[in-house]
Amino acid sequence: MNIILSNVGRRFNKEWIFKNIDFSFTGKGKYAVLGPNGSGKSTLLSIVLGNLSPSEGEISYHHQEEIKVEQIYQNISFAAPYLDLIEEFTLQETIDFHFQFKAYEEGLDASKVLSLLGLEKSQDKALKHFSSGMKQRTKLALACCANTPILILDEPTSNLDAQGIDWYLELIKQYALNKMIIVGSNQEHEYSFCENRLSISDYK
Ligand SMILES: Nc1ncnc2c1ncn2[C@@H]1O[C@H](COP(=O)(O)OP(=O)(O)OP(=O)(O)O)[C@@H](O)[C@H]1O
Repeated sequence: MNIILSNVGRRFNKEWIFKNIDFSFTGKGKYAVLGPNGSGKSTLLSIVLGNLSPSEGEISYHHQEEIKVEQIYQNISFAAPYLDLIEEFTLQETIDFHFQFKAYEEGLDASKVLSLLGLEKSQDKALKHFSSGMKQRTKLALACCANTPILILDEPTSNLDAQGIDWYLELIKQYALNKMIIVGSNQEHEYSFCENRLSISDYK
Protein backbone atom coordinates (compact mmCIF):
# COMPACT_ATOMS: atom_id res chain seq x y z
CA MET A 1 0.00 0.00 0.00
CA ASN A 2 1.31 3.45 -0.93
CA ILE A 3 -0.24 6.82 -0.07
CA ILE A 4 1.14 9.69 -2.13
CA LEU A 5 0.64 13.34 -1.20
CA SER A 6 1.46 15.78 -4.01
CA ASN A 7 1.66 19.45 -3.14
CA VAL A 8 -1.07 19.00 -0.51
CA GLY A 9 -2.29 22.08 1.34
CA ARG A 10 -5.30 22.76 3.52
CA ARG A 11 -6.84 25.99 4.69
CA PHE A 12 -9.86 26.83 6.81
CA ASN A 13 -11.40 30.06 5.58
CA LYS A 14 -8.37 32.27 4.82
CA GLU A 15 -5.94 30.54 7.19
CA TRP A 16 -3.51 28.05 5.65
CA ILE A 17 -2.80 25.23 8.12
CA PHE A 18 -0.09 23.67 5.92
CA LYS A 19 1.05 23.92 2.31
CA ASN A 20 3.13 22.08 -0.29
CA ILE A 21 3.31 18.67 1.38
CA ASP A 22 5.05 16.24 -0.97
CA PHE A 23 5.33 13.00 0.94
CA SER A 24 4.79 9.27 0.45
CA PHE A 25 3.68 6.76 3.07
CA THR A 26 4.82 3.38 1.75
CA GLY A 27 4.47 -0.32 2.48
CA LYS A 28 4.66 -1.31 6.11
CA GLY A 29 6.46 1.86 7.16
CA LYS A 30 5.86 3.40 10.57
CA TYR A 31 5.33 7.17 10.45
CA ALA A 32 5.01 9.85 13.11
CA VAL A 33 3.19 13.05 12.14
CA LEU A 34 4.62 15.62 14.53
CA GLY A 35 3.90 19.21 15.52
CA PRO A 36 2.75 21.34 18.45
CA ASN A 37 -0.92 21.74 19.48
CA GLY A 38 -2.97 23.27 16.71
CA SER A 39 -0.31 22.76 14.04
CA GLY A 40 -2.51 20.55 11.83
CA LYS A 41 -1.71 16.92 12.69
CA SER A 42 -5.36 15.85 13.00
CA THR A 43 -6.22 17.83 9.86
CA LEU A 44 -3.56 15.96 7.89
CA LEU A 45 -4.71 12.60 9.30
CA SER A 46 -8.29 13.45 8.24
CA ILE A 47 -7.04 14.05 4.70
CA VAL A 48 -5.18 10.71 4.70
CA LEU A 49 -8.32 9.01 6.04
CA GLY A 50 -10.33 10.46 3.16
CA ASN A 51 -12.59 12.37 5.56
CA LEU A 52 -11.39 15.80 4.42
CA SER A 53 -10.29 17.05 1.00
CA PRO A 54 -7.09 19.00 0.46
CA SER A 55 -7.65 22.67 -0.49
CA GLU A 56 -4.88 22.25 -3.05
CA GLY A 57 -2.82 19.36 -4.36
CA GLU A 58 -3.74 15.70 -4.49
CA ILE A 59 -3.70 12.52 -2.45
CA SER A 60 -3.70 9.12 -4.11
CA TYR A 61 -3.72 5.53 -2.85
CA HIS A 62 -2.12 2.59 -4.60
CA HIS A 63 -2.21 -1.12 -3.90
CA GLN A 64 -1.27 -2.90 -7.13
CA GLU A 65 -3.74 -0.50 -8.76
CA GLU A 66 -5.09 2.87 -7.71
CA ILE A 67 -7.76 2.87 -4.97
CA LYS A 68 -10.36 5.64 -5.08
CA VAL A 69 -10.57 7.89 -2.04
CA GLU A 70 -14.22 6.84 -1.51
CA GLN A 71 -13.06 3.23 -1.07
CA ILE A 72 -9.98 3.74 1.07
CA TYR A 73 -11.87 3.49 4.40
CA GLN A 74 -12.07 -0.29 3.84
CA ASN A 75 -8.27 -0.43 4.14
CA ILE A 76 -7.86 1.78 7.19
CA SER A 77 -8.38 1.34 10.92
CA PHE A 78 -8.42 4.50 12.99
CA ALA A 79 -8.42 5.47 16.65
CA ALA A 80 -8.51 8.95 18.17
CA PRO A 81 -9.70 10.49 21.44
CA TYR A 82 -12.33 12.53 19.54
CA LEU A 83 -13.73 9.46 17.76
CA ASP A 84 -17.05 8.54 19.36
CA LEU A 85 -18.08 5.01 20.28
CA ILE A 86 -21.75 4.06 20.61
CA GLU A 87 -22.27 4.77 24.30
CA GLU A 88 -25.36 2.58 24.69
CA PHE A 89 -23.55 -0.57 23.52
CA THR A 90 -21.89 -2.90 26.01
CA LEU A 91 -18.25 -3.78 25.42
CA GLN A 92 -19.26 -7.17 24.03
CA GLU A 93 -21.75 -5.53 21.64
CA THR A 94 -19.14 -2.96 20.60
CA ILE A 95 -16.66 -5.67 19.65
CA ASP A 96 -19.29 -7.74 17.82
CA PHE A 97 -20.56 -4.66 15.95
CA HIS A 98 -17.12 -3.42 14.90
CA PHE A 99 -16.05 -6.78 13.51
CA GLN A 100 -19.13 -7.05 11.34
CA PHE A 101 -17.45 -4.39 9.20
CA LYS A 102 -13.77 -5.30 9.56
CA ALA A 103 -12.14 -8.74 9.68
CA TYR A 104 -10.13 -9.83 12.74
CA GLU A 105 -6.34 -9.95 12.54
CA GLU A 106 -5.20 -13.52 12.03
CA GLY A 107 -5.63 -15.64 15.17
CA LEU A 108 -8.04 -13.25 16.89
CA ASP A 109 -11.74 -13.47 17.72
CA ALA A 110 -14.15 -11.64 20.03
CA SER A 111 -13.12 -13.47 23.19
CA LYS A 112 -9.40 -12.93 22.50
CA VAL A 113 -9.97 -9.20 21.91
CA LEU A 114 -11.87 -9.05 25.20
CA SER A 115 -9.09 -10.84 27.02
CA LEU A 116 -6.28 -8.74 25.55
CA LEU A 117 -8.22 -5.64 26.63
CA GLY A 118 -8.12 -6.96 30.19
CA LEU A 119 -11.72 -5.81 30.66
CA GLU A 120 -13.51 -9.18 30.90
CA LYS A 121 -15.36 -8.07 34.03
CA SER A 122 -16.83 -5.14 32.08
CA GLN A 123 -17.98 -7.05 29.03
CA ASP A 124 -21.69 -6.42 29.83
CA LYS A 125 -21.20 -2.83 30.96
CA ALA A 126 -22.44 -0.02 28.67
CA LEU A 127 -19.61 2.14 27.31
CA LYS A 128 -21.27 5.25 28.78
CA HIS A 129 -20.16 3.89 32.16
CA PHE A 130 -16.55 3.33 31.05
CA SER A 131 -13.76 5.62 32.25
CA SER A 132 -11.95 7.68 29.60
CA GLY A 133 -8.95 5.32 29.83
CA MET A 134 -11.16 2.24 29.36
CA LYS A 135 -12.74 3.85 26.28
CA GLN A 136 -9.33 4.70 24.84
CA ARG A 137 -8.12 1.12 25.35
CA THR A 138 -11.26 -0.13 23.60
CA LYS A 139 -10.68 2.16 20.58
CA LEU A 140 -7.04 1.09 20.31
CA ALA A 141 -7.90 -2.61 20.53
CA LEU A 142 -10.63 -2.32 17.88
CA ALA A 143 -8.24 -0.51 15.53
CA CYS A 144 -5.16 -2.68 16.10
CA CYS A 145 -7.04 -6.00 15.98
CA ALA A 146 -8.70 -5.33 12.62
CA ASN A 147 -7.05 -6.83 9.58
CA THR A 148 -6.41 -3.68 7.52
CA PRO A 149 -3.13 -2.70 5.83
CA ILE A 150 -3.20 0.84 7.29
CA LEU A 151 -3.49 1.82 10.96
CA ILE A 152 -3.90 5.51 11.83
CA LEU A 153 -3.67 6.57 15.48
CA ASP A 154 -4.14 10.14 16.66
CA GLU A 155 -2.74 10.81 20.15
CA PRO A 156 -2.94 7.09 21.02
CA THR A 157 -1.99 7.34 24.68
CA SER A 158 -4.26 10.21 25.67
CA ASN A 159 -6.17 9.23 28.83
CA LEU A 160 -3.88 6.23 29.42
CA ASP A 161 -1.86 5.81 32.62
CA ALA A 162 1.69 4.38 32.71
CA GLN A 163 0.36 0.80 32.70
CA GLY A 164 -1.95 1.68 29.79
CA ILE A 165 0.96 3.11 27.80
CA ASP A 166 2.91 -0.15 28.23
CA TRP A 167 -0.22 -2.07 27.21
CA TYR A 168 -0.54 0.08 24.04
CA LEU A 169 3.12 -0.50 23.05
CA GLU A 170 2.67 -4.26 23.54
CA LEU A 171 -0.54 -4.19 21.46
CA ILE A 172 1.35 -2.55 18.60
CA LYS A 173 4.19 -5.07 18.87
CA GLN A 174 1.84 -8.06 18.83
CA TYR A 175 -0.78 -7.07 16.29
CA ALA A 176 0.30 -4.10 14.19
CA LEU A 177 3.91 -4.37 13.08
CA ASN A 178 2.88 -5.95 9.76
CA LYS A 179 0.88 -2.82 8.81
CA MET A 180 1.59 0.72 7.76
CA ILE A 181 1.17 2.81 10.92
CA ILE A 182 0.72 6.59 11.02
CA VAL A 183 0.73 8.18 14.49
CA GLY A 184 -0.24 11.82 15.07
CA SER A 185 1.55 12.87 18.22
CA ASN A 186 3.73 15.20 20.18
CA GLN A 187 4.72 12.66 22.84
CA GLU A 188 7.86 10.65 22.09
CA HIS A 189 6.81 7.55 24.05
CA GLU A 190 3.83 6.91 21.76
CA TYR A 191 5.72 7.05 18.45
CA SER A 192 9.18 5.80 19.48
CA PHE A 193 8.75 2.76 17.19
CA CYS A 194 8.28 5.01 14.11
CA GLU A 195 11.37 5.20 11.92
CA ASN A 196 9.93 7.98 9.71
CA ARG A 197 8.91 11.47 10.77
CA LEU A 198 6.80 14.15 9.08
CA SER A 199 6.97 17.48 10.85
CA ILE A 200 4.02 19.76 10.04
CA SER A 201 6.12 22.79 10.94
CA ASP A 202 8.16 22.17 7.77
CA TYR A 203 5.08 22.90 5.65
CA LYS A 204 3.87 26.28 6.97
N1 LIG B 1 -13.29 22.60 10.81
C1 LIG B 1 -12.44 23.58 11.12
N2 LIG B 1 -12.74 24.87 10.89
C2 LIG B 1 -11.87 25.86 11.16
N3 LIG B 1 -10.64 25.66 11.67
C3 LIG B 1 -10.29 24.38 11.93
C4 LIG B 1 -11.15 23.28 11.67
N4 LIG B 1 -10.51 22.13 12.01
C5 LIG B 1 -9.29 22.50 12.47
N5 LIG B 1 -9.15 23.86 12.42
C6 LIG B 1 -7.96 24.62 12.80
O1 LIG B 1 -6.84 24.02 12.15
C7 LIG B 1 -5.69 24.10 13.01
C8 LIG B 1 -5.08 22.73 13.14
O2 LIG B 1 -5.94 21.91 13.95
P1 LIG B 1 -5.61 20.38 14.24
O3 LIG B 1 -6.70 19.85 15.11
O4 LIG B 1 -5.37 19.70 12.95
O5 LIG B 1 -4.24 20.49 15.03
P2 LIG B 1 -3.42 19.38 15.85
O6 LIG B 1 -1.98 19.54 15.46
O7 LIG B 1 -4.03 18.04 15.64
O8 LIG B 1 -3.63 19.87 17.33
P3 LIG B 1 -3.61 19.07 18.76
O9 LIG B 1 -2.19 18.63 19.01
O10 LIG B 1 -4.02 20.15 19.73
O11 LIG B 1 -4.60 17.96 18.66
C9 LIG B 1 -6.14 24.76 14.30
O12 LIG B 1 -5.84 26.14 14.22
C10 LIG B 1 -7.64 24.55 14.28
O13 LIG B 1 -8.32 25.56 14.97
